[in-house]
Formats: sequence, C-alpha cells, structure tokens
Amino acid sequence: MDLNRIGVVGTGSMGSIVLEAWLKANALSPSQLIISNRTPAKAEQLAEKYPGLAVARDNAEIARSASILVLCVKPLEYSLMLQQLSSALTEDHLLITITSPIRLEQLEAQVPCPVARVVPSITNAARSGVSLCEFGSRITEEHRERIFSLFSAISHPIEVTEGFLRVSSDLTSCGPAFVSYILQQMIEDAVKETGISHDAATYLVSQMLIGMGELLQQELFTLPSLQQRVCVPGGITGEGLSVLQGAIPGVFAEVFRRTHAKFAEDLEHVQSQWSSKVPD
Ligand SMILES: NC(=O)C1=CN([C@@H]2O[C@H](COP(=O)(O)OP(=O)(O)OC[C@H]3O[C@@H](n4cnc5c(N)ncnc54)[C@H](OP(=O)(O)O)[C@@H]3O)[C@@H](O)[C@H]2O)C=CC1
Ligand SMILES: O=C(O)[C@@H]1CCC=N1
Repeated sequence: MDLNRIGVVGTGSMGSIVLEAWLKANALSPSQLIISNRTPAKAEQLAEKYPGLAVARDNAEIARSASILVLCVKPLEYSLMLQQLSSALTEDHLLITITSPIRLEQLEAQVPCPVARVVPSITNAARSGVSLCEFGSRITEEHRERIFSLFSAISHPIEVTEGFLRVSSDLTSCGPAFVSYILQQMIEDAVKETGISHDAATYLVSQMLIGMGELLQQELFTLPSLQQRVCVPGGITGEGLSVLQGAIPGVFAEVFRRTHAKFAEDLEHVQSQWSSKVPD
C-alpha cells in the first residue's frame, strides 16, 4: 500500500470535481491518485484526460494501492462498496466520506481504520468555497493535518460538529443550487417584464454576482451593509426590496425543514439497509 497515494472511489459528479480540482491545483499529480467507479468507462475517460492517473480494476485493488480513500458514492451505495473494500482494508487506511447521511460511528463500526467526513461544495471546482470536516474517534492529529492540507488546496476546510453538519451543508453544498435558482427567477422575470434578452440578463446578473463575491472577498461590505448602501433613502431599490421583504422571510425555514427531513429519511434508509445485512 502506497502511503502517499489517494484513492477516489466513485468518479461521478462530486468525485470527479474533487479529483479534477486537486489535479488542476497541482496539489496532487495523476500518479499520486488512483480511481475506481462502478461503471468503469466513466473512470477510464478521466484516466484518458489525465495521463498517469490509474484506474483500479475493482475496489479491493484501490484499497491495496492507496492508504487514503475518498468515498464519493451515494449513501445507499455504501453497503456494497464497503463489502468490496473490506478484504483489503487495514487499520493503516484512512477513509474520508463526502456524504452526510452516514454517521461516522456507523462507518467506524464497519471498518478497522480511522474515518472522517469532508463535505465538499461545487464551489471547490474553482478552488474556492469551504469544505466541512468532521472527525471520527480514531483520527489523530497527523490525520487531521493531512486532511486539512489536502482540502485546503481546493477549499477553505472548516471543522463542524455533527449537530451542525446538516445545516452547514445546506448553506455551503446545497447553497449554490438555491442561490442560482433565485437568480434564475430574477432573470426570467426581467425577461418577461421588460423584453430584455435572456443572454443579456444572464450576463448582467452573473457579473453582478461575481462583483458581489469580490466585495465580500475583499471585506469591503457585509451582506447587511451592502443592502444599506445600495438602498438610497427614498430611492428605487427600496421599492423593490419591500416586495422581497414581504415574500422571502420564512421561505428558507421551510427549505431547511425539508432538507432536514430528507436527511433524516436517508439516515433511516441507510440504517435499515445496514442492519438488515445478513451477518457473515
Ligand atoms: N453534488 C454535490 O454538489 C455534492 C454531493 N455530495 C455528496 O456526494 C455523494 C455523491 O454524489 P454525486 O457525485 O452527485 O453522485 P453520482 O451518482 O454522480 O456519483 C456516484 C458515483 O459512485 C459510483 N459508484 C456507486 N457505487 C460504487 C461502488 N461500489 N464502487 C465504485 N463506484 C461506485 C457511481 O458509478 P456509476 O457510474 O455506475 O453510477 C457514480 O459514478 C452524495 O452522497 C452527495 O450527498 C456532497 C457535497 C456536494
Ligand atoms: O443534493 C444532495 O443530496 C447533495 C448533498 C449536498 C449537495 N448535494
């Protein structure tokens, strides 16, 4: 087993984002990585794009070849994946799950090695945004440092406690989908109300968003101070803002109730799938 090699299990949407972000950041070279995917063609396409990137024949091989395994499969796919990894897992491995509806103690009970969670965000594709870290009971200071170092190449890693993991992930990982939906509605309504072209409105809104990101990045404004500064007393913005003040409060409370309910449902499905497993 190569202690410096990282295995990415599952090269779907998020697995490939994390992998490609590391490669583009030159944080890891292709030869430091090995990948596996249920449908091998998807992994092979990535290997063609990045010469030197190895594709494991199966999950036992990836576990034999890499000491750190980043698990990028969906919650109900864990059970089978863990069975496939199990013959080659040792206490010297480090498993990093990127999904939230699997409890770390639950995972620890299935494997001989330390486990951690790092929930990435699509923003990590641009080496920005945060990743949310949670550490299992077997994690040492050395593991923490390794995990922080790996994920700081593509994000700002932040440690969160289990109780706040879900809401943090709603804000950072689901957030880009929520915000882009709202901005899309802004564009659609601008087109409908005024006849501006979709492309022009999209360009204007995208540039506005990038500019806002810069304002926050450079700490020139906070979200409230920005509203205050744009909203000239007796001016035009206030008229528009009052419509939003009537419509938006409470919407996100419902969003979070729904995401938390879905999370609880996913946890239960995983729990019942794992507990119905026939013992060896
Ligand atoms: N999308 C996002 O923005 C974020 C997602 N996440 C989490 O990431 C996880 C994965 O999501 P996402 O990438 O969108 O899902 P995808 O379905 O796109 O990717 C999952 C991948 O895992 C592969 N796979 C399934 N079982 C195995 C197995 N036993 N061995 C190897 N590979 C396997 C699948 O292969 P196949 O090609 O056959 O389908 C697929 O490519 C989810 O739990 C999600 O919560 C976390 C943060 C952000
Ligand atoms: O939609 C999902 O389930 C995942 C979790 C965080 C972002 N996407």
